[in-house]
Amino acid sequence: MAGTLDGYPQHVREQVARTRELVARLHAELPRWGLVVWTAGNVSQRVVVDAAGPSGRDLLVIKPSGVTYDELTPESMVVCDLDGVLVDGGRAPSSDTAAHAYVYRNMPEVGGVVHTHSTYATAWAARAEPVPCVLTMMADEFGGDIPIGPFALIGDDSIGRGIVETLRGSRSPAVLMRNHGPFTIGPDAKAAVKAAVMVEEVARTVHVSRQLGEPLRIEQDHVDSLYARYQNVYGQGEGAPAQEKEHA
Ligand SMILES: O=C(CO)[C@@H](O)[C@H](O)COP(=O)(O)O
Repeated sequence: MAGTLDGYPQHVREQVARTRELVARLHAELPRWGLVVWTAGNVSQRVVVDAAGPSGRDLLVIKPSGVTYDELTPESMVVCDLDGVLVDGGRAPSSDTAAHAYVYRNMPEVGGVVHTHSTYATAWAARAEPVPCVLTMMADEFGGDIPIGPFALIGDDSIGRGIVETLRGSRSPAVLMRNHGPFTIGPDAKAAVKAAVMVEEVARTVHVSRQLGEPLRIEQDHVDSLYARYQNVYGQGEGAPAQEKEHA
């Protein structure tokens, strides 16, 4: 199985090379954070082509299917079009490529997608119960409950449709696909990896809390306020206090 980027201009091929490096590196984060066993999870990132390629459509970079994380290199990453068809790379793409591609086709704001089977998040998915927003970290990151998506078979558009139906219009960057596991999205692959780390962390904490009794929900106006602060002020971004001082 081999494809080619020959019809794409130099700047797109350079962008693909950088994305291959990034996506290979981010795959190593999945075992590092304890989110996967064996080969059971994948990361992709969109490559914006802006009509520069033969099809005029964006591409995505994802791992090859069934290859262990310590074997993954930038060169082994595969490039697909947004129908999930292989464009460049010598191996079969991840079995979740169609799901990732569907998300990119239907959510133009999404630049990264991650899937894992991390234990606690997947345990909630197996029970088809949304993780209730009972932690400030959840309000910050997810802006509310972490929703459940429908049951869907692997390999075609079904998972992608379920992700898009559930996350379109939601503040959550994570969906727990019923009986399967978490899929996360972000403006880029790093943000989607972060959401995958966070969803496992809060799924674990809320599960532990449940062993002690019923956790208390955070009131909606507090959820809104926490979400607004974290998304706009937290860290070193635009709204961070140090930067406000600089502009004063
Ligand atoms: O959910 C599944 C299969 O149940 C997949 O996510 C695999 O666990 C990883 O597949 P590849 O990315 O290696 O094809």
